[in-house]
Amino acid sequence: MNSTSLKRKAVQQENEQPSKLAAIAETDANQPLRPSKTAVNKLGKGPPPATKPRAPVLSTSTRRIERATSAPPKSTTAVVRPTVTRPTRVASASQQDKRFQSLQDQVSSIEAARAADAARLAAAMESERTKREELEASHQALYRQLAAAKSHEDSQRKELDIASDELQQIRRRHEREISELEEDARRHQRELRDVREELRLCQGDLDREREVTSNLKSTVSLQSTAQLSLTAQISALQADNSALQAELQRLLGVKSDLTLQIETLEKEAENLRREGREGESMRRKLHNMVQELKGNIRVFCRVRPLLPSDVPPVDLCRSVSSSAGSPSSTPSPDPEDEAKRREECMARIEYPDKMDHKEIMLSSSSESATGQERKDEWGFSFDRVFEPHATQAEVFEDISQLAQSCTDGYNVCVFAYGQTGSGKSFTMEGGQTEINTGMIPRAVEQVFQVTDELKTKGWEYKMEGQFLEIYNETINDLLGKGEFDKKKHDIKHDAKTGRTTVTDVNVIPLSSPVQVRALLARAQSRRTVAATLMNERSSRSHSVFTLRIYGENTLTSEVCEGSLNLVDLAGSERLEKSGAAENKDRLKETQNINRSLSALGDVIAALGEKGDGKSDKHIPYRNSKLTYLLQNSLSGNSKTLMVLNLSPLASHLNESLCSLRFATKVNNTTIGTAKKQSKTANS
Ligand SMILES: Nc1ncnc2c1ncn2[C@@H]1O[C@H](COP(=O)(O)OP(=O)(O)OP(=O)(O)O)[C@@H](O)[C@H]1O
Repeated sequence: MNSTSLKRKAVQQENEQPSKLAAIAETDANQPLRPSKTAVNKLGKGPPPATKPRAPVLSTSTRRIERATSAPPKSTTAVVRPTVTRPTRVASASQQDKRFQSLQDQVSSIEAARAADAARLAAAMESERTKREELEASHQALYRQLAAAKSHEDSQRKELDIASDELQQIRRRHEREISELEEDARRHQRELRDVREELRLCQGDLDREREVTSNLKSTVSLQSTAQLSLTAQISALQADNSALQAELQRLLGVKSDLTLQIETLEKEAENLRREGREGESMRRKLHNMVQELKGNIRVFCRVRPLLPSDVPPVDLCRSVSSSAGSPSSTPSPDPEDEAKRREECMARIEYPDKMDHKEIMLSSSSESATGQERKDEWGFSFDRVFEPHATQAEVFEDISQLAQSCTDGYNVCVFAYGQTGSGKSFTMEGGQTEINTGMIPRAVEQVFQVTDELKTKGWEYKMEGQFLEIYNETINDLLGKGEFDKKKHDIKHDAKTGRTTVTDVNVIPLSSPVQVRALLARAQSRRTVAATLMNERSSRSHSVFTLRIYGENTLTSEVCEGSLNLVDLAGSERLEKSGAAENKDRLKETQNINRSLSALGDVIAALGEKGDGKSDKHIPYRNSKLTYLLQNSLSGNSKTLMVLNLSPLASHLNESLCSLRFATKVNNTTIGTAKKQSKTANS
């Protein structure tokens, strides 16, 4: 029960107490004076009423009689009452008197009892009143005690609350402390577990260490034995060491000598490098001197390999052999037969000079009119002869020296001469693969490479290119637009600068070999190509690629200007061989080609005569567009290389001999000394 309910009960008791007492008082005052059981019971604990009959067990009538005899009736009412008794019962008047007497006795006893009860009641009421007063007094005292107890209880409750709060706080603190302690305990347990684990591991380690130690001990004992022998060895080695120390000292002395030598050698190497640089310029001078001594017109001869298309098909051979009597059968790819057929196709060409590769020998055998076998031999000598297996790179190796000359300020002219299908275009422009790259792209690449290298020596170069074609004595710009150039182009020579220009042609500044390759491909597709019997893709025009180089040395103020002309001449075959006689256009083409080629021969011959001392000799440059265009590159001031291309076929032997004779004529010509076109910028 809480404090509030306790309070409430106290107040209730307080209020109820006086009302109960009042009720008792009220009840007593209004109580009829009857000898009732209830009244006695309500008064409480007094003794049982004396008036109540507590007679021995008798019949009712007996008791009534006893009372009626002991005392007369006190009231008249009671006396009157027998007179009203019905007449039927008069017969027994004595009985009735007795009965009346008993009744009177009873009434008197009742009244006596009532009087005794009233006296007792008054006494009881008095005592009750006294008791009530006492109770009230005690109630008041109790009430005061209760109030005091209540205030005491309140203060105690407050104290209890405070104590309870404190207790709560203490409990919480204790709970916290307990949880902390528990946590500590858990941590300690964990630590303990860890320590135990560590201990276990340490124990394991210790066991192992013990084992190792015991092993080591046994090893040590073994080592001790070994040590003894090692000690002996050490003393031997120490002896060696002291010998080596002495050797080291000696070597250190040698080293310092060598260091001195190295320094001297480095100085010498530096001197050599300087001399190398000087040697480079000397080499260039000597290179040009060699070129000059070789003569400024040189001839290379190159024989192309036999092509599969050169060998007649098997059927043709079979038909030839079947005409000789053998039955026709399906062709068999017999390698021996193939080799034989190839040999039959080939002209007899030999290369006697295995050292310098300068000679070529052609031969043929025929039957004379008298039936004797006649063997003809023709030997020729050139600056270099390339056999069929020679690669493009090998051919270029010798040409590269010339290509380099143009960066030194020379006019260089390389032209490929030969009959149709002899390999001129292949030599100059090249085939499809990288390995077959021709002279023109290789020369251009080299020029770019050399100009790049010369940058370190102060040279800066500008390059430009043009690509022309001379077809039927008309100039066509291969770098122009459209299928065929309709413009009329004139060739102009500047006597002062020695520069040749062609009007209205595209001169493209060149910046990289890649760009030049793209230009060449463009030009190639525009070349006039027509079919002849000699070559299914026969070039019927001369093509001239010109690379001009302008160089300036920023360190020495030297300037130079050179040009590289790479000419792919049209086929040199005769009319009847080319099959052009039946075709008017082809005829005209062939005539023009031959005219220009013989004009080239005439120019070279005239230059040769001039070189031989006939200084007033007229050089017929104007006889063809080709010679006129190449005037400055063929004159005595320039370096010229003719690459004679030969077909290996026996059927082309006569054409080959014609070409070889023409080339020999050129080779025997001396056309003066090449001149470098260089000067200082100010001059
Ligand atoms: N050295 C070589 N190695 C391999 N194939 C070659 C070689 N020389 C020429 N050929 C091949 O021979 C064929 C004819 O060569 P090319 O077209 O160069 O002759 P050409 O003399 O230029 O003829 P044209 O005067 O008609 O232009 C080509 O298929 C070419 O690839």
